[in-house]
Amino acid sequence: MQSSSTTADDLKSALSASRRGFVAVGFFSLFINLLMLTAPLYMLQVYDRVVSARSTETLIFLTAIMVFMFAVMGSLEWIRSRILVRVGNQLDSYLSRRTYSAMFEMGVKNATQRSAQPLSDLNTIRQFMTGNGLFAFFDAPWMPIYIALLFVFHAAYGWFAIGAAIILFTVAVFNERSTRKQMQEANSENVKAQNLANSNLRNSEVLHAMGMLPGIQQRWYERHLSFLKKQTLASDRAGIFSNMSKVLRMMFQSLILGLGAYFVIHNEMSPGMMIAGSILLGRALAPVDLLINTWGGFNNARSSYKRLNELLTQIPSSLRKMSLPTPQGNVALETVVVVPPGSKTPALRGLNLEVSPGDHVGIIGPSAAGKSTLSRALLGIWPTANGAIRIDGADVQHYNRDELGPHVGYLPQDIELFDGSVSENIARFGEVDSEQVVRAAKKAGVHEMILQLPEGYDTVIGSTSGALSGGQRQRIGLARALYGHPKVVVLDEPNSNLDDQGEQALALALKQLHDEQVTVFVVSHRPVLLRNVDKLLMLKDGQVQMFGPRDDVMKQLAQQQQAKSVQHQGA
Ligand SMILES: Nc1ncnc2c1ncn2[C@@H]1O[C@H](COP(=O)(O)OP(=O)(O)OP(=O)(O)O)[C@@H](O)[C@H]1O
Repeated sequence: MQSSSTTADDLKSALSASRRGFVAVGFFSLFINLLMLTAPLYMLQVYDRVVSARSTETLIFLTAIMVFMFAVMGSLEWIRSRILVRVGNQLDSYLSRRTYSAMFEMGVKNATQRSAQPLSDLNTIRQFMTGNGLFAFFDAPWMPIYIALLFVFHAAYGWFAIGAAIILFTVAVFNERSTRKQMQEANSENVKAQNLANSNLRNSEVLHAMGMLPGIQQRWYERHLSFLKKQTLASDRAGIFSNMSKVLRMMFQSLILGLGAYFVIHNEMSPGMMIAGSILLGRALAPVDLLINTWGGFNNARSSYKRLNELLTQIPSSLRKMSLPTPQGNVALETVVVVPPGSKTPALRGLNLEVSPGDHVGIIGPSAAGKSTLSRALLGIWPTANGAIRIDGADVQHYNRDELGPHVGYLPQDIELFDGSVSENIARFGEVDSEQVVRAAKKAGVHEMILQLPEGYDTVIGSTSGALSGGQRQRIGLARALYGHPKVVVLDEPNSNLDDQGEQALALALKQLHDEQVTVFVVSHRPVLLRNVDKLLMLKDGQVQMFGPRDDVMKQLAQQQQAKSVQHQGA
């Protein structure tokens, strides 16, 4: 679990923590750019000294120096790339776990925002930072130095370079202006299309069974087409500018050569300077060219940065709370109002009740009464909009999740098992304590069934399907809920997939929990599970309709039923 402090600007802080790496890259860029002068200087010397003096020794000497310089430059470039890759890894180590937990929390808070996009956004940022595109930003500051050198050759050369740079910068600015919006829109359409495809994949069996694929595919395809259209538009425009910049750069290099030739004819410049000037101009303009060509990547990284920043700002990393003592299982609801994430209407409206340690509470009520909402709220999965849910007097939101986790058990309606072995799933992906795993499995009445699996407790199961039936998954989910020594257990329709035998096993598990003084909330309508509960809570429209000892509530329900049937007969 992360324990870093709460800052809205985690992304910025992580980038500034990588500052040292960037400074090192800048330092290496300095020498690399100095060494870039090797080629023009070599040409200058070869043309002006070697050729005119016809000296082979000088040629060999100069060539040896030149080869050495290029070897040094190659090594420096290699080191610079390695540093950048490490800066990227450092950024990843600062942010990947933070991003993972923020993405996770966002998924819990808002089911419509469940997506692994933040991780790919972090990847995009890291890749851009370690890619060639970034060198444009490091090499650009050298442009004035190259131009200054051209002024040394001839003032006209200098002015020509300034003119060429201004023209190329103008192209770069036009490129940015005309592609930015389209690229951002294309990027966001692509994210939407991918999220849609992912969510469809999760429900592939339903789609297949009812032949829903064409309709659903069409929906995805429309999104995809919209992305493609916007990307095509942006790429077309970017293509114009990147080609224009490439052609202009080559043309400027030839033009400056022509200009040099003119000065050579009029004895204002040496032939060496003419050639070296052309190369220098190429070097000076290269970063602008690179900038235009990598602008797409820069834009993607910028969109990813914006999205990730939004997520990290919305979900600040939580400060570690003070550790609270192990709960004993007293649960109190104080005027609890819960609004499901993404909804505006409360699903629980002012619930007040208290449950003593070891009490078993059966939760009943019609559909949409708020039973599952209460299950989620009891464990602090969904926050209360008003009031509080207290476990042993402390607001459930005030516990550190990793500290409360081992003391609670939860079996949701949609049983979610994860990729891993049966024992890892039961042990909640912590350290597998075989004794405890077997104990939980036996308690859930699933030990024998697990032994029948091909690899027993080591059988690998998948998150969505795999070697298990619905009932088996539910019973393993129950074993997971009972793993360790939970003090509060919430079971939301734990028998929905169970046969008679499974139900009996569950009833037995509940009896054991009763003996162990574990507080249990069980959502169910099945008499076999409600037979031994201490209290019954009847919910309707998000409110308590009845709450009290099981027999009293049952009696009231029977009376109501009787009154209704009398009314019916009278009508
Ligand atoms: N994820 C959600 N987003 C928005 N509203 C929700 C969400 N989950 C539940 N609700 C709303 O909250 C209310 C209570 O739903 P809940 O699932 O708690 O009922 P329930 O009693 O468990 O129903 P059932 O027996 O059918 O499972 C419903 O009106 C439902 O529309």
